[in-house]
Amino acid sequence: MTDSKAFVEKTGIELRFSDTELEAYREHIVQFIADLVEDAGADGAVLGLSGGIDSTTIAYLAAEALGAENVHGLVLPSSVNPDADETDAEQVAETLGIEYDTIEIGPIVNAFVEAAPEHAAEDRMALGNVRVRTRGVLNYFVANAESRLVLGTGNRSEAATGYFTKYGDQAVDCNPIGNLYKCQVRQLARDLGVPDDLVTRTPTAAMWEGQTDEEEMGLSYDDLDAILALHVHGPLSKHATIETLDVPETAVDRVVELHETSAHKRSMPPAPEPL
Ligand SMILES: Nc1ncnc2c1ncn2[C@@H]1O[C@H](COP(=O)(O)OP(=O)(O)OC[C@H]2O[C@@H]([n+]3cccc(C(=O)O)c3)[C@H](O)[C@@H]2O)[C@@H](O)[C@H]1O
Ligand SMILES: Nc1ncnc2c1ncn2[C@@H]1O[C@H](COP(=O)(O)OP(=O)(O)OP(=O)(O)O)[C@@H](O)[C@H]1O
Ligand SMILES: [Mg+2]
Repeated sequence: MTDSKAFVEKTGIELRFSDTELEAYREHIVQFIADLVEDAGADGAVLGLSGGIDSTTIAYLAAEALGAENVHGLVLPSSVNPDADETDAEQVAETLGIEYDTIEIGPIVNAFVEAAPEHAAEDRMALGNVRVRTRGVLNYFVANAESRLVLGTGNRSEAATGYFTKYGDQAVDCNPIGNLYKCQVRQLARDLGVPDDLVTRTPTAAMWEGQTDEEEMGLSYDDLDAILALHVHGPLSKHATIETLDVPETAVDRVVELHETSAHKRSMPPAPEPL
């Protein structure tokens, strides 16, 4: 892929934030979280803490917006999560001084497997989605009980490709970084002071052992973000996108396919028109 300067020169599209834009976005998102919680009359927020870059960034933003005492983190590991992720998630909460609970979701997931063994045992995607949705149920259990809102951690790259579990990690009350591509989330995280090892960590949905986002999608986030910005959300044709980014045609086709087949995840469930 071309470097970011060449990218801007060729297209006029700026994917990476300038320092001024970064500060503006940071303030804008912090204010968004503060306003949303206040307008809802809620007593703060809850979020799932994975040790990954998205939830870590949201934790930092929420602590800034609401005060650490009004943020409740849930660390929800299962057997397929590396132990290091759990430790990192807890460390994020401790660094920020936010309340957190660590709850093993294995027994809950096992109850689903026992209830429907013919489906869950072999299908790693279906089972992975149960893990993700189980976390959503726990987030809302705590949010209901403590009059809090659930903060989502979805970013623009995931939303555009449907790279999330329907009614799982997307079952939230807001998406503060929902308009940022993954590369922009990394920029914001650095600006917030997130430790470098978390900023550069390989993104994973951790739905099964060894899963990584980039391997599953068949694309690097750098290419994905650029193809989205230029072609799917931007004005460039497929041909111009391939030329500008020096990516294979299959990469552009893949992103377009992911975008089109996931449209149902970005809208309310449809109903027939009234007669
Ligand atoms: N055209 C259509 N109109 C309406 N609904 C449609 C539909 N096609 C499928 N569906 C429904 O959608 C379901 C499939 O969607 P879903 O259940 O989400 O499952 P699916 O999209 O198959 O899998 C979730 C994907 O998101 C990734 N993920 C999940 C969670 C977290 C992260 C992460 O980055 O951390 C990534 C995961 O690795 C996987 O690639 C179908 O079972 C069906 O019920
Ligand atoms: N083990 C976990 N405990 C608590 N929440 C989790 C866990 N795993 C995932 N989640 C929640 O699901 C969200 C979606 O996962 P996703 O992998 O997209 O984000 P991330 O882990 O924060 O960052 P990355 O994409 O870089 O791995 C997380 O941000 C987090 O809120
Ligand atoms: Mg993750």
